[in-house]
Amino acid sequence: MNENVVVMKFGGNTLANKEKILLAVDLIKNRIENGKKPVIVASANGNMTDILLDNAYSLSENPDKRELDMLITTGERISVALLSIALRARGVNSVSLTGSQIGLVTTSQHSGADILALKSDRLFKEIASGNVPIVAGFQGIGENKEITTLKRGGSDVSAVFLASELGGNSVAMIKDVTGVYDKDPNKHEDAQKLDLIDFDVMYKLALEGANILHPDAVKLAKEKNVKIEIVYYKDGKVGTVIK
Ligand SMILES: Nc1ncnc2c1ncn2[C@@H]1O[C@H](COP(=O)(O)OP(=O)(O)O)[C@@H](O)[C@H]1O
Ligand SMILES: N[C@@H](CC(=O)OP(=O)(O)O)C(=O)O
Repeated sequence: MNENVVVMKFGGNTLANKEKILLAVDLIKNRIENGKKPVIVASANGNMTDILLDNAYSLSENPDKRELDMLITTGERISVALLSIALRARGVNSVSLTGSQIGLVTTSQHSGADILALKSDRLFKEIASGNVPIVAGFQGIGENKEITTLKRGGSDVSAVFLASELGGNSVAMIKDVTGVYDKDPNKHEDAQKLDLIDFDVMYKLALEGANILHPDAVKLAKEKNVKIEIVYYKDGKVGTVIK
């Protein structure tokens, strides 16, 4: 446990092109300059996961689940490698890592696995040696040593789990919206931003379709008492705190 560790999760919409990756670099550098030790969880760029799934279903009506997980975990792998390349070019020591490399052990179920444990000290070693770990969200390694994925949108769950294991007890969810609103602000002009909400209210909103956070991530955050901050990707401002 390290109080200075801060888990920052970048969603797919916040890493979708070069400009957005460079904004992510700025937010990460800013945390380091403030004495924090960021641990990054990244999702696949834009709708990459859907594109990969479409490719698979164009070849088979019923693709093998193991092969599907092998395929769709590559989306996150691209994101973490590109982000780490961008960081290293700007003077930040970073290392991209897959779910299996950090020992994120899950149930053996493909496409919908549950996280069981973080069974390796790789992340702690990287942090101690001064590297910013850039971890592929949404994926792990099953108890049977096969690559697994969580439910769709599961990078939020990866991030909350890592925050509870690594310390700091808070997670910054970097999003393409300025906070949680009472309804989707991209669909309703009169949506009102909520500055502070409790886990139960957020869980209900998420279940009702507010896809800004995965309901399982909110549930896990409540169980582990991990505070969630919704941070706008352009300016790094905290728009909503969930605790
Ligand atoms: N109540 C809400 N408050 C804020 N955003 C919402 C809400 N309901 C739906 N959204 C949508 O959630 C999106 C962010 O979630 P998502 O794209 O899944 O994030 P990420 O890819 O970062 O995990 C926003 O672009 C917004 O349109
Ligand atoms: N890329 C995965 C996992 C994920 O969590 O994505 P996002 O953080 O963009 O919701 C998906 O599309 O399901």
